[in-house]
Amino acid sequence: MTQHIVAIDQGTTSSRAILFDEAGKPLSVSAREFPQHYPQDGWVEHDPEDIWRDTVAAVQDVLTDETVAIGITNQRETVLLWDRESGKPLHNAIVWQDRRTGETCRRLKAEGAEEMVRAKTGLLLDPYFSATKLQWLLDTVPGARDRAEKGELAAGTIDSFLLWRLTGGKSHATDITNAGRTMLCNIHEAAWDEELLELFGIPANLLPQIHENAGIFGETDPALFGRAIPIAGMAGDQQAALIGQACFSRGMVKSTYGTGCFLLLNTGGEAVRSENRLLTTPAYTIGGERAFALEGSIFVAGAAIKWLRDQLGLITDAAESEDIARAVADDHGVTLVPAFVGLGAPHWDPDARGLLTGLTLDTTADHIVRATLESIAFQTRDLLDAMRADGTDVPSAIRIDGGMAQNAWFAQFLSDVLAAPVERPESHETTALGAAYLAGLATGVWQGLGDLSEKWRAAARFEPDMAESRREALLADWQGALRRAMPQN
Ligand SMILES: Nc1ncnc2c1ncn2[C@@H]1O[C@H](COP(=O)(O)OP(=O)(O)O)[C@@H](O)[C@H]1O
Ligand SMILES: O=P(O)(O)OC[C@H](O)CO
Repeated sequence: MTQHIVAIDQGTTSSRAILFDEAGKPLSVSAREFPQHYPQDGWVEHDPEDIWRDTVAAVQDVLTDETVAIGITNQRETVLLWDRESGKPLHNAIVWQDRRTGETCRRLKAEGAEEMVRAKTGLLLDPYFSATKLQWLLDTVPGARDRAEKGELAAGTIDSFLLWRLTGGKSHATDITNAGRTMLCNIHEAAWDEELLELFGIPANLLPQIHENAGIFGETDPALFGRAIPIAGMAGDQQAALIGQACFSRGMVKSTYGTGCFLLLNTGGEAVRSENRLLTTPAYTIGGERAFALEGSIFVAGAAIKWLRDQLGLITDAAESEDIARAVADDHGVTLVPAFVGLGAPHWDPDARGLLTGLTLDTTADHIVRATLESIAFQTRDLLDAMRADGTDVPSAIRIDGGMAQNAWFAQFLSDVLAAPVERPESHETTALGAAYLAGLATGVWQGLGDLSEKWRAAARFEPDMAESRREALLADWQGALRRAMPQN
C-alpha cells in the first residue's frame, strides 16, 4: 500500500507543505510567502492568522488519500500567546530576529544571571530566545498577566500553536528541540525549569507539554481535512534539517541557508559546552535516545538577498544573484557586514548594525551583490573557527541546504573560504524531509535512523579552489569590517 507523509515547514518568510513518498522523494510542494511586520527599529512580528491560513491552505494543496501522517517543522524561538477558549492570539507573534528585549537581557546579565541560564539551557542571554519575548507580551498586552495567572491563556512557539489549531484545541504540546530554544527548559532534564520560569516571570500553566520528536502529538480535527490524520513528528527547523541531512553520528555537521544560517554539529549524547560563544542545544530525542548539538546561529543569510531585492532593488529575484556574482571578476574591495539585526554567533552583539566598506567611484551594484553573498560565507567561516577553537572535530565535508544553497556560485565560494569540501544533497527540501522522517518513524513507514542514513545522496560536491593568500586577504578584509560594525566591542 502506498504511504505518503505531509511535512509542514513553517519558516520565517514562507509557510509550506510538502508531500513525500516512502522513498523520501518530494511529490508536490505548496508554498506561500507572508508579510513581515517591522513596527519599530529592531522589532519583527508575524500575524499568527497569516501563518495559520497559509499552513492550512498549503496542506490542502498537497494532501492525498494515501497520507498516513503529518510532521511539523518551524522557525524556532518565535513565540505567541493565545486564548484557550477561542484559540485567538492576543498579539502578533514576536519573531526570533526581534531585538526589543535587548535591555532586559543586559540587565539580567548585569545581575549575574547568565551562568545559571547557560548551565541549564545551553543558551546565552540574548533577545533571540523566547523567554524575554514572552515576558514582554505578558507585561505589555493589557490584562495578559492576570488572565495568564487565571489559566485562561496558552503560550508556545509556532509548532505548538499550529498543533493546537490543527487538533481543534485538543493538544498543547511541543518537542524537545523547540522547548530547548525558549530559555525556559532545562535541556539536561528535558523539562520546564522553576528557577528559569521565576527569573523571567512566566507562569508554568501557560506552557505546553514537552515530547520526544517522533511520536503521536495529536490528530487533526476532521473538520479541516475531511478526516483525522495523526501529527506524528515535530522539530525546530534547524534540527529537522540535521535529521533530513542524516547527520546522525557524532561529528557530522550541516549548515542551512534560509533567512538566517544555522550550522549544527552533532555531539551525540554529550551536551558539549562551548568556550567560544556557540550554543548547546538538543538535536533530537528519538525512541528515548537523546542527541545534542553545538550550534552557530547567524541571523541574516538569505535575508540579505531579500534585502537586495526588496529594499535596494538591485536584483529582481534571489536566483539572479548567482549570475551577477559570476559576471564580475571580484568584489572590487567591497565588504558587507549584514548586521541588520545585530550579530549572532560567535559575536552576540545586539547593537551591531550593517556596514558596507571599500566603496569607490567605480563600485557597481554588481559588486555589492557579490559582497552580500560573500558575507554569508565569511560568517560561516567564523562559526567553524569557533567550533575548532572549542576542540571539536570539525568533519572533512560540510552538508548544506536551504534556499541559498541552490546558488552554485555561493556553494563554491563557501568551499573556497572554508577550505573544505561542501556537499549538497539530492533533496532541496531537507528541513521538510526531516519532519517527514520523524512522522514516518513514528508511524512505521521507516524503521530507524539507519534506514534514513542510507537514503542520503550528494547531488553536488564543491571542492576548495582558491589560493591560500587570496583566502587570507579576503578574511582579513572581513575581520576589519566586522570590527567596525561592532565599535563598542
Ligand atoms: N538562488 C539563490 N541565491 C541566493 N539566495 C537565495 C536563492 N534562492 C533563495 N534564496 C534566499 O533563500 C531564502 C529562502 O530560503 P528558505 O530556506 O525557503 O528560507 P526560510 O525557511 O527562512 O523562509 C530567501 O531569503 C532567499 O532570499
Ligand atoms: O526560517 P529559517 O529557516 O531561517 O529558520 C529560523 C530559525 O529556526 C531561527 O532560529
